[in-house]
Amino acid sequence: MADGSDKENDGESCHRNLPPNRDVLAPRSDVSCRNDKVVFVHSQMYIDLCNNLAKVPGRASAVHGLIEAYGLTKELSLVEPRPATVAELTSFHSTDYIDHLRKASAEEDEEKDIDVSEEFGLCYDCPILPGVYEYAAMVAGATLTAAQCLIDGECQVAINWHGGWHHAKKDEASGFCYVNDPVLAILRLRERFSKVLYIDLDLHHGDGVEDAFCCTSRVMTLSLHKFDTGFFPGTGDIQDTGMGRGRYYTVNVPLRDGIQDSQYFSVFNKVASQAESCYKPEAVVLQLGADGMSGDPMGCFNLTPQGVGRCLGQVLDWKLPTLLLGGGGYHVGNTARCWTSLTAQVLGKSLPPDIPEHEHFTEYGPDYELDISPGNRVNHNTDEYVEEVINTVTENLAHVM
Ligand SMILES: O=C(CCc1ccccc1NC(=O)c1cccc(C(F)(F)F)c1)NO
Ligand SMILES: [Zn+2]
Repeated sequence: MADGSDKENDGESCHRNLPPNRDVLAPRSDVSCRNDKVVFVHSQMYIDLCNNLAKVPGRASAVHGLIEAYGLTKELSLVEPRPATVAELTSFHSTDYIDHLRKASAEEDEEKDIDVSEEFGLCYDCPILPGVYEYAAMVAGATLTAAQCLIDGECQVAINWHGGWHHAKKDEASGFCYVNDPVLAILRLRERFSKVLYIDLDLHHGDGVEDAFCCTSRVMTLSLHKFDTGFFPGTGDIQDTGMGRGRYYTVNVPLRDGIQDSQYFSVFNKVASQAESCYKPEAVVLQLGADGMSGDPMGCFNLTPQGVGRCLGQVLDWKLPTLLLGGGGYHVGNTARCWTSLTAQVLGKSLPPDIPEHEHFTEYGPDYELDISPGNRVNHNTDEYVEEVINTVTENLAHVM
């Protein structure tokens, strides 16, 4: 959990300097978008940065390459990202951590020594690689650029597939996440919207985002994830429902290996519709990490883009300002398949089943098809288990007015 809120703060957030709540501004209806543009944050420099530093080298250009090969970029409103400023980064992260990240990142260039200081979580899973600060600042800036377009009513949906780094803590890198761009976006959205719903569909629990907002009712976090002994990050059990003013505004849906589209959507549909109807958010941030896809080297869930697409469709039907972010996803081709399918869905476009010829075509062998066939891993989510999870979440959400 971020450090205790400052005295005059009414416990609304666990952050320093969260701007005052501006409910007095016009009600959310006036933020209805001026047109149905879909903002897509993109630049070649951004792709190059993400390609070299993300934990899956080359994934960024494969994702963009497939979206472009299907002709979707000309339907999108491309917006160039700019790096987040230190002030923006420290709206959540500690100054010490950001200073350390900046210095260590630069140092690495000159001294070529490997910085294994455990301090700030900068070691094994989150090594200090040359340029890591510039990468993290650009990813955060891209997500903030998308959030700003929603605030300005430029669009109703804004997309940054190279964001979604949900594990980073206020003063600690974690799970290869250096800066928590979803948290920064939610803080920015909170300057305009009084209630923000964060939904995390990555295979892993969105612990960094949950921690940041666990004691405020102004942000509800809903995470569906694998929860099992020894599985990273180890948090996100069903009884973790938030604290203080935030009690019941943290929703965790712990799942077991092998879940497939129909059961996953059935859980999502019930929990998300209850969350939306009792919380009545004014904006949504949706993290769509693709490491739950069948065929991912994580090898846990049996999802396909169709299953996650039904969850996305339910969120889009709420017609709220919605920010879409990426996250995990370690099978490059399947991650590109997933996020391309979801981008087309947002645009209302259907795509031909065969992967178009393009630079990364070979990633899609041997079938060269857009669809991912559901795996046949044993499903450990019995109907009884799922029913019990839904009932517990329903009881908890009954406390949310
Ligand atoms: O995906 C994550 C983080 C996964 C993670 C947590 C803690 C330490 C390392 C990682 N990253 C991986 O496990 C990882 C990174 C790159 C590629 C792979 C692969 F083996 F699945 F391909 C796995 N969060 O949504
Ligand atoms: Zn993940």
